[in-house]
Amino acid sequence: MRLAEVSAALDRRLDPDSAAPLAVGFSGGGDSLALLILTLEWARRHGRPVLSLTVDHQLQPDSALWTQEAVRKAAALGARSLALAWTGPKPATGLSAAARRARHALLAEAARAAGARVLLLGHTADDRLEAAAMRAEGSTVSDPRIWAPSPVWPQGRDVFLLRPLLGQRRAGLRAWLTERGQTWLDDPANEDPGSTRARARRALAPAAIPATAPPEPAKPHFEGDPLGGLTLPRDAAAAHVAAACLCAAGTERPPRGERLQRLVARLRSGEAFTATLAGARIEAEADSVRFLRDAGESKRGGLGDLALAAGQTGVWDGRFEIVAGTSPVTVRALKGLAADLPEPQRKALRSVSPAARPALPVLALPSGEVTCPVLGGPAFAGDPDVRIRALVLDRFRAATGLIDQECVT
Ligand SMILES: Nc1ncnc2c1ncn2[C@@H]1O[C@H](COP(=O)(O)OP(=O)(O)OP(=O)(O)O)[C@@H](O)[C@H]1O
Repeated sequence: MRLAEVSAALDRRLDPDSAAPLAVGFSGGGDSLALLILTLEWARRHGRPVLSLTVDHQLQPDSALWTQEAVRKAAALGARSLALAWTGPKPATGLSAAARRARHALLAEAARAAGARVLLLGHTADDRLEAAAMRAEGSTVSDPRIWAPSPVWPQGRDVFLLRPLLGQRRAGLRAWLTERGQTWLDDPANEDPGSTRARARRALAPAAIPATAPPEPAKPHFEGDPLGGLTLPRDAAAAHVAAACLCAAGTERPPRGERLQRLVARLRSGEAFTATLAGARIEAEADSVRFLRDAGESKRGGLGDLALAAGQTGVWDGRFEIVAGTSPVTVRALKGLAADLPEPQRKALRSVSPAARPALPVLALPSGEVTCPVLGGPAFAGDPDVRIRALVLDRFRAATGLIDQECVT
């Protein structure tokens, strides 16, 4: 195993001076055991706590036992150790994708709740090779990246995934563990001869050299506004156009494939137009293109109300995080409520483009008082402790690689 490479990845991405815990996704398997041990060693050198998280997908009769064993092992190694369970209904089709999403959501939620900004995962060079082999068979699995924002939203807000073992071969990690007298569990799903993953795994030549890491994407040019809009140049890279649609719409799935290519081609053509895609409204002007929430989504069930109890935190429409104050608060779309706003906000609203207005967030107290704090002006007279944070801009920065380490200095 090339230990120096792993340490270099941890040094490059993690903040040695932070006091926040480092979260590790620990399945109990060999890859994530090696990851947990290496993370604990790095964290000890820098006086940082480690939180080990194990998800019980509740798909196998013995899963509770494996989870207990993993939790015990992580605690014995010196980590704070938690078990998380996927208790929701299990779909009849697409089970592995649903399990993956549930796992990412549980891990990100627990990491964030503990104050961790980074969640380490034990993907190896073999995972990259397997993903490449599966893509060659027609699968759409993506290439795991060394550093990426959590793929789940809004649970994954402010959480980044770090995969420092991507350059290591699985066999080397296991030999290293064996030398240290370590034992581990292996997920039987990986051995299921029928699964595409297992076929890809078996087909890997033992001596295959891991492909080099994908190049970092070029940095985007952009402007954001406090209302949740993003403006890019018309010749922005397709990946940045997709990220702008995703973040402005507050959804979890960016536009891809042909629909994205069509939008990019229209932008390159220089034509002035307005379009909607994947929950975003796109306004293309002479030199720039603006991305905002498509207010028409309310007709399709989007932009629904969010009711929060006193002190509760929630995310409305994937774009705004709200922390209720001393009383309950309901968050809803501005559509139809403009006349109820305080006078300074009604005035500020006049300079907002009419298409952007209906999808702005309005906070309502049980007393009937309403406010749209992103327009500035007064906080609630009845509850000054309520807080709102626009997520769009930070999410776009994270999605386009502008935040590439734990703390940006
Ligand atoms: N049950 C689990 N609990 C906690 N962490 C897990 C669990 N399963 C996987 N992980 C984490 O994810 C890493 C990758 O695991 P695995 O290869 O099984 O997932 P995957 O389905 O390929 O992941 P992804 O689809 O996210 O790329 C593990 O090394 C570990 O860090």
